[in-house]
Amino acid sequence: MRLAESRPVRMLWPFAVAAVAIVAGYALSVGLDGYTVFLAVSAVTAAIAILGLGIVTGSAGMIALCQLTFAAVGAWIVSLLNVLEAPGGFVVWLVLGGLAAGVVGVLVGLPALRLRGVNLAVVTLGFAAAADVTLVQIQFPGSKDGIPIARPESFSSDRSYFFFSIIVLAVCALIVFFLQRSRWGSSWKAVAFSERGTAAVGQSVRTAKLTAFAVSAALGGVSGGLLAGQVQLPFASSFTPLQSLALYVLAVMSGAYLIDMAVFGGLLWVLVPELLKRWGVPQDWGFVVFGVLGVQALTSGTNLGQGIRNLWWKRADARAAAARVTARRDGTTPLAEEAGVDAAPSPAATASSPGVDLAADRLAASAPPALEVEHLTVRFGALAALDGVSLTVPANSVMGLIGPNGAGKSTFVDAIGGFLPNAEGTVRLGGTELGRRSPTARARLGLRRTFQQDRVPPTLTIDAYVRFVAGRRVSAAEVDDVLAFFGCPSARTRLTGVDVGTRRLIEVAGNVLAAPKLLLLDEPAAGLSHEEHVALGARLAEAPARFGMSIVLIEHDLDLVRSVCSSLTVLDFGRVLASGPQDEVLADPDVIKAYMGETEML
Ligand SMILES: Nc1ncnc2c1ncn2[C@@H]1O[C@H](COP(=O)(O)OP(=O)(O)OP(=O)(O)O)[C@@H](O)[C@H]1O
Repeated sequence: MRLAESRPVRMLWPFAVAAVAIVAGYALSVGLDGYTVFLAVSAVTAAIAILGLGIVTGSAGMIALCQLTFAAVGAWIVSLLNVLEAPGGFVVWLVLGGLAAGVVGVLVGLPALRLRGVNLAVVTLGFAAAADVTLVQIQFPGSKDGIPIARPESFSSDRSYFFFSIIVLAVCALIVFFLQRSRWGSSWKAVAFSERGTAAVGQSVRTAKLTAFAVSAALGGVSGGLLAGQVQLPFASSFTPLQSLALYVLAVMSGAYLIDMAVFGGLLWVLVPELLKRWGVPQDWGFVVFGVLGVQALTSGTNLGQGIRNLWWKRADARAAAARVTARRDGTTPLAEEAGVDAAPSPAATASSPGVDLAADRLAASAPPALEVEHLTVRFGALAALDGVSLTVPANSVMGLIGPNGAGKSTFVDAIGGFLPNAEGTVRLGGTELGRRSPTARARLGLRRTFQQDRVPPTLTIDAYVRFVAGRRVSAAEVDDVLAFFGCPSARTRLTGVDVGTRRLIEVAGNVLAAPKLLLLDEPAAGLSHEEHVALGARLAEAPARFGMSIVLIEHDLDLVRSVCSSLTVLDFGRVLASGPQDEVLADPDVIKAYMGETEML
């Protein structure tokens, strides 16, 4: 392992960067002229607000057009506590301002649980407009009497206040850095890509959205509080909906979920109007410039920060590939490493892995069936997609679920997974009746599923993704073991560069890491080559004993089904045509007739 990838270095480097930024901030606070210092504080406050926007829009993919309203909440609370001469001083007021804005963020985020896209944009913009009107009426506490906000004692001059604002920015950036790498951060990226995919791994979509709104708004509140300390008498004109819109455009254009780009956005926020002023152009034209940059970003489908990173990664990958070729020519690199794929270890080689112990324990117990389904019925209008389906999946087994197109296989997975609330019938997982439990609750009970469509968020690394899906603490060795078992690329790989077929394998690996009681696989081999089909089949056949779980495999490839499944259930027009040991089911004349139409094909 390279030094840069070791845990201490990975933990410490953000603090080192923050320390360097603080030292640079101090040098600038001493060296810059008074006017530039004022502008610099404005850039810092804007950067913190944009950092927050990066979470809600960049990471979690929701349109929020009221970031400066959250800033106004922070400024208002700081002004109020200043007038009340509340204990703790400015730093405490700033934190309280951020917390208050976070609470307001949760309230504004509530509609986001139901609304998406333009509708959510309209709601947040409407909120910004309403807050603007209210603010003009009620004004900031102390503004009518001209009571200036008391800055922190040691940072009362403009220069030292700039230094203080840099410290606040560094702290906010560190918090965002670690949040982005936490389960919350992964949940934001997951929910932006697929809400169903997020719920299916046991992560509440509601929590993911509301935490994104709360953290984003709290950062907005801190930014507003800081601005209040800068101007000392804040006014509503600093927090208009138009400015919120411009800030949103800057966040989208720069790629504000990347911390450096949020800082860059803050600089642009100040630089563009300042340059226009120097060139004798009205500063309001700055909004037009931001608008043009935003349109460019939206039409190109990427943003500045991501574009630069993609270019960098491409060149780094090319350099690494060239180095591997050279090493291979010199005879120093094994083939598997060259391909960037860890070779799957043989079962014998991995016999002492944690998964095997787990399996042995589970096998030893006389476990109830992994899944018992009785009279499961799902209707879409007049169509009964599932009509009284009953089946049992024994513990530690692989059951194949097959049937012609439209037979009801995916509907079965959706219904068992809790995605179809109108489903009737009884479903028991490991003896526990699931009743009306949500998909998230079912996933937490040990029911996992994969999807026919790609639900793997490309913005994560494989490591972050599989840990998120696992939903429990897993060691690096466990992650590497499961990835290697399914022939996936190494944990460090970014998912952006991974093809769809391999992403399906990674989805399977992540769900296996969750140690579920039952895993429903909906055509996991789609997009894989023939060799990969065969390899996946061998691993799935081994998985129950190795990981102590049961699998329901939906697959059209009968060779794969034959090689993996001990039992089969055949669906046709939403009914069970046959169910039992593989040989018996495949020899059933009704199955042959309905499923394939020709005896020879079975
Ligand atoms: N949301 C829906 N609304 C209405 N009809 C639906 C819906 N989802 C599925 N169906 C219908 O239910 C039936 C079963 O569909 P389902 O997708 O479960 O079949 P399947 O066996 O998974 O097919 P395939 O092998 O093509 O994936 C089909 O007739 C389908 O058109």
